[in-house]
Amino acid sequence: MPAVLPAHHSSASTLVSQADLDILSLLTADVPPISVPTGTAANGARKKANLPRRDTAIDSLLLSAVLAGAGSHTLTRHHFGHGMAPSLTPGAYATCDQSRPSSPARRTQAPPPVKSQQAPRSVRLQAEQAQGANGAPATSPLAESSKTASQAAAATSSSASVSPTTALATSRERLAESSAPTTVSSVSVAKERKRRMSIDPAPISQVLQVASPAHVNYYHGRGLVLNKTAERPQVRCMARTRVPTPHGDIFLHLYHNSTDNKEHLAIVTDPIQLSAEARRNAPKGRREIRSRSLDAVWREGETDMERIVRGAYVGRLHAGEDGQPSAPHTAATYAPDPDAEADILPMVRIHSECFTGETIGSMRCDCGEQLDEAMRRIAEPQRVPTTTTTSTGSSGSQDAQLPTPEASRAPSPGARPSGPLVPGRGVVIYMRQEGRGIGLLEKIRAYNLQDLGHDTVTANLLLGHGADERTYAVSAEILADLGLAGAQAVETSGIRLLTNNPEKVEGLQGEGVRITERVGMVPRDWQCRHSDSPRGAALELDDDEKEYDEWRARQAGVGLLGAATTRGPELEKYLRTKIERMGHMIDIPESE
Ligand SMILES: Nc1nc2c(ncn2[C@@H]2O[C@H](COP(=O)(O)OP(=O)(O)OP(=O)(O)O)[C@@H](O)[C@H]2O)c(=O)[nH]1
Repeated sequence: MPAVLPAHHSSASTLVSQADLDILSLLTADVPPISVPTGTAANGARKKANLPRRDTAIDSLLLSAVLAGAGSHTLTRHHFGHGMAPSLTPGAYATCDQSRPSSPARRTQAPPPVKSQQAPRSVRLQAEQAQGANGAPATSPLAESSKTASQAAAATSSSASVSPTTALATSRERLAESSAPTTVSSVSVAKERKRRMSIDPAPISQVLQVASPAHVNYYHGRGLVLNKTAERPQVRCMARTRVPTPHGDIFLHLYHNSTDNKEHLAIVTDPIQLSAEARRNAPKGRREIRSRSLDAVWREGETDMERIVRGAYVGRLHAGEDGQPSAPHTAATYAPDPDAEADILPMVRIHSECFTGETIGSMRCDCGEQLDEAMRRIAEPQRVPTTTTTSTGSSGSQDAQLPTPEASRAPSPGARPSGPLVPGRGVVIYMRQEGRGIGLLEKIRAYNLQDLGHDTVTANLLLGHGADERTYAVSAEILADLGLAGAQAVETSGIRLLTNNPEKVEGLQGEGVRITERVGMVPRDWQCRHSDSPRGAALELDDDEKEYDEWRARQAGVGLLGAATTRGPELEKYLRTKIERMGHMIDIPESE
């Protein structure tokens, strides 16, 4: 087969080395003649001979081929994420990397290269064969499981009367049997497991399901449409919960609304709700960012358990000693404190959903990074400005103090923050306005137009959409529900909006949100290159600097793929439950 090279690639001969050609010929060589299959199964099917896979001899070469692309854009950070390039950036994306590369300024020597702990494949194959010959048991339960599964498959394939479905079921049963820790039969273990998982305190579950049925959208669900004709959209926080993140614990709020049938989210960073220490460190009189609609009484006679399950509690939940949940039941207060000390204003970002950027790490946009950066900036401790009005208790006409649209295009001059350092607070409103409101399907089609050379705006227009179809009424109502905007705002001094987009500023102002300051967002990659930045003074970063910057970005959790390793006690518990309650086939590490 001829090698496929672009016709215009005139310098191909100078770029392709002998090693590349060797790999190419291995990949394209005819498959060596196959020896005649050794027999037929009882059902008449030809038994597959125990032939080596065509790629077994070259898998290391394939890896080399991937690695040979280092420096070109064909090697992405995701290859590092999968441990495919440990030798290029030692430890950089290795999944167990907890070490912090020293800052280039302090670095004295490069860390040692990461070495594989695994024996070469040929050695492992020999060992496996020897083990098989001795009849010795496989060492890992997984290996044992796969062996038994293949034995089961072999047994079923030799029986002409067994249907494929039965064969699969039998193989699964044997698989389960092989991984059962005791001698109890696999079937009874499976039944016992199922029975245990279905144990649920019936009275509580019945009450909760009636009180807030999860399958019904509050405004759009069956028979529950409320006031759809109202001019302003209505929003209601349906549930809230604490989530640990790389930037500290946040409270995730899920909203229903009367305008669209989407579940928008509010990611609230408010450390005073989580610990007494954070409350002590915060200025006196700081009020919690809480949802009014969630905290309201939803029905006469609602129970503590109902409120706890939907998240309408104050403080932090802990498991009680008797296994029952407990939470402080002090009522949430929204009243302004006349003695409130000067404080920072809540920082807010209105973020639009981007599946590609946030979930699969697309590098067509910086949406994943922006979401992460917004959460980081909101959570980081900040200094209280000393020369602007920051009292949370101040009052006055909102309209009189709205910045003009022109002013909103530039970062507010504000005051140089020189006051005390206080815990950050704020919210990311995560709007399900994928593709700037055109939806994922249309965004994917727009990408194809972009590949033809059109920019993002023209691609939208060619598809018959506006450049940006987002609206901000629902976001404004969510901010109002959280006490950060609207007539009932406790934060009458306004919010600081994290955005570079003037339409967002104007859109929110048009909905009555008071924006006192616009805080710009510089892409992380550009932060390094910015001439004001000490690190960016030299536009060309050397390798050490690049490695250090990449490490910093990963620690911050850039995007999701290729980001820092997820760890923590809650993850441990999650994994354990999968193993212990759901039969996941993975060993808990010995150190545990
Ligand atoms: N139509 C379209 N949408 C895109 C494209 N790339 C990203 N998006 C969407 O653009 C939106 C990103 O918006 P935001 O994160 O709110 O950012 P922004 O409007 O650029 O403004 P900032 O607040 O300054 O970040 C998300 O909904 C993405 O899905 C694209 O190429 N085409």
